[in-house]
Amino acid sequence: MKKVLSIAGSDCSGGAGIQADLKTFSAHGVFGMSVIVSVVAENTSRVIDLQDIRPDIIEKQIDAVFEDIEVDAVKIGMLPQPECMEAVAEKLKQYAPANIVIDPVMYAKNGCPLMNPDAIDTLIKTVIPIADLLTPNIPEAEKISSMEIRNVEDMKKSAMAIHEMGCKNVLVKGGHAAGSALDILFDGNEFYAFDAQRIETKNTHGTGCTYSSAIASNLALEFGLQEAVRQAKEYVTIAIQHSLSIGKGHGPTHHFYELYQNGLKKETGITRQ
Ligand SMILES: Nc1ncnc2c1ncn2[C@@H]1O[C@H](COP(=O)(O)OP(=O)(O)OP(=O)(O)O)[C@@H](O)[C@H]1O
Ligand SMILES: Cc1ncc(COP(=O)(O)O)c(N)n1
Repeated sequence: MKKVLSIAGSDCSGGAGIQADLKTFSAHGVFGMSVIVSVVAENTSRVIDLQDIRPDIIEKQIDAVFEDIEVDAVKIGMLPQPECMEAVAEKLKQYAPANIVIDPVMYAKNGCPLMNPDAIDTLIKTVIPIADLLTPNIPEAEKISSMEIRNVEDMKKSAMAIHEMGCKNVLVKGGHAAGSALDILFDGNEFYAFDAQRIETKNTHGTGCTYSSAIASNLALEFGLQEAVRQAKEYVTIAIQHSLSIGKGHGPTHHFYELYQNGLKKETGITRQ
């Protein structure tokens, strides 16, 4: 079984963060592991508070995984503070795993900050250069590349500027744009578009976490980058299409829709959503 590690924050309401990552890994048939960098008291409507994990404990969690287990891909999500970013980047340089996918999480869906805005320089200098793939949404790409994104041409310009910062590939996600849900991948040479019809729903809590974890799973399963993104886009679109009206705010996506349709339902006879 391929083994994939998530380094991210914990979302106690289960739709985003480590919880979304582990569900996504499981839906892809890879073995999921987690290094928690922050415990976030959040739900579908708001972030109440958070407690960051001490950098030395983050380092020891990473040591615990890598000294024992071969890791086929790493997904990195929320990194709240510069110290946390430095700890993660140093350890990943030490262990040098393949397939590092980084979702540079800055805000929760409801607008609450999950990254200290003063940490942007450390993100750029320390974290971005270790990424095989960076997956910013439009507001994140704007902050990182210090430019406004108004159209697809701007998404491409921003992707090029971010690529210059040292990551191997950049996927600028269009979830926050108007029109279709168009994402642009830049590999340093070519642009590739991944498009899907926009689904009218407010239940998009954890879409970014789910997408980046699906890409990391597909890379661990040895798909090439474009195919890994193509399949992940399909997966996240189906997860949003069948998203769950759980909670009072932005509900979660359905990580197991296809599995429940094709697998569990047949074996157990239980009809699920
Ligand atoms: N309403 C929607 N319909 C279809 N696809 C969507 C929708 N919203 C987002 N997506 C897609 O979901 C994936 C995640 O993108 P998004 O821009 O939402 O990430 P994110 O902003 O990091 O997530 P979040 O806003 O939850 O932090 C992308 O492929 C995006 O195009
Ligand atoms: C712990 C944690 N990590 C990340 C996100 C952002 O979620 P997303 O961008 O996928 O909606 C979140 N709300 N909570």
